[in-house]
Amino acid sequence: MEICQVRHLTKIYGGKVLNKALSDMNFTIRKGEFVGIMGPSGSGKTTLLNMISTIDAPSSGTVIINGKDPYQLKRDELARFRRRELGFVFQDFNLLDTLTMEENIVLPFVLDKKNLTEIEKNLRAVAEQLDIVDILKKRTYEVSGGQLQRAAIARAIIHSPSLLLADEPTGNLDSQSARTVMEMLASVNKKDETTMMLVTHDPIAASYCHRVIFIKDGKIEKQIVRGKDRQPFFQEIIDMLSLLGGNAHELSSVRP
Ligand SMILES: Nc1ncnc2c1ncn2[C@@H]1O[C@H](COP(=O)(O)OP(=O)(O)OP(=O)(O)O)[C@@H](O)[C@H]1O
Repeated sequence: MEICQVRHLTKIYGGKVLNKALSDMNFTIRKGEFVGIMGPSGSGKTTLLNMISTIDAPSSGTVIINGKDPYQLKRDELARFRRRELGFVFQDFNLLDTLTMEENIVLPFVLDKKNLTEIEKNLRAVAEQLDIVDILKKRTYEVSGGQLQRAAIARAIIHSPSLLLADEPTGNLDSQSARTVMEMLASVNKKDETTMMLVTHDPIAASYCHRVIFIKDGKIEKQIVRGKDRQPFFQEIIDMLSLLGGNAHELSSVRP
């Protein structure tokens, strides 16, 4: 089953000079897949993420998520679609400082007017899954970056979205916390069959994906698929980044 279909996706930004940030892009993400998007700075990763996360409309082409074209929906339908079908994980966590971890996590559910028993049941399940039961009553300034990101993942999956979108989720973390966060994402993907798309510059994070799509100048340059082991996949990613004009030499001391 296809969860995300990108068809002939093109984005041209206006201004004095027209800028074609995405050019006739096509790919599909199937249910339960964990797909990484990589590419040099300015290649169109954020633009692509914005189209799929329904933040910015394409100039032409379509994005179909779970069988629906979000850009055909009315405003209130789109807000509901975003809340129900999508989950978001960001580099800077996007948790509210005035709320506790558990209040942050259940917020999308409360907005969707779910009943209290269902909220509590789901909260318990995701908190155990992400190993954050002990910090649920704490606020953002009382916990570590890794714990904040695990709470953000809990918030992103509590409503079982069709597609989880992660934008540089390890960007603000030390290497050990980054690894833990990626292991948690991979385990959520495996256990719940949550379909995931990860945009990242981090080759270690990308090595947890099943498949990585490399983009350059708004077009797909290549896709690589992981075999059984992560180590050779990590090496393939590094090689591909260096071919694309990435910064492999800076990463030569990095080990997955
Ligand atoms: N709002 C905008 N208006 C005009 N041009 C834009 C806008 N947003 C992005 N661009 C241009 O579109 C192209 C793709 O940008 P985008 O931000 O999608 O790249 P990226 O791969 O996410 O880069 P980075 O890795 O540095 O975040 C770039 O040439 C950029 O300058």
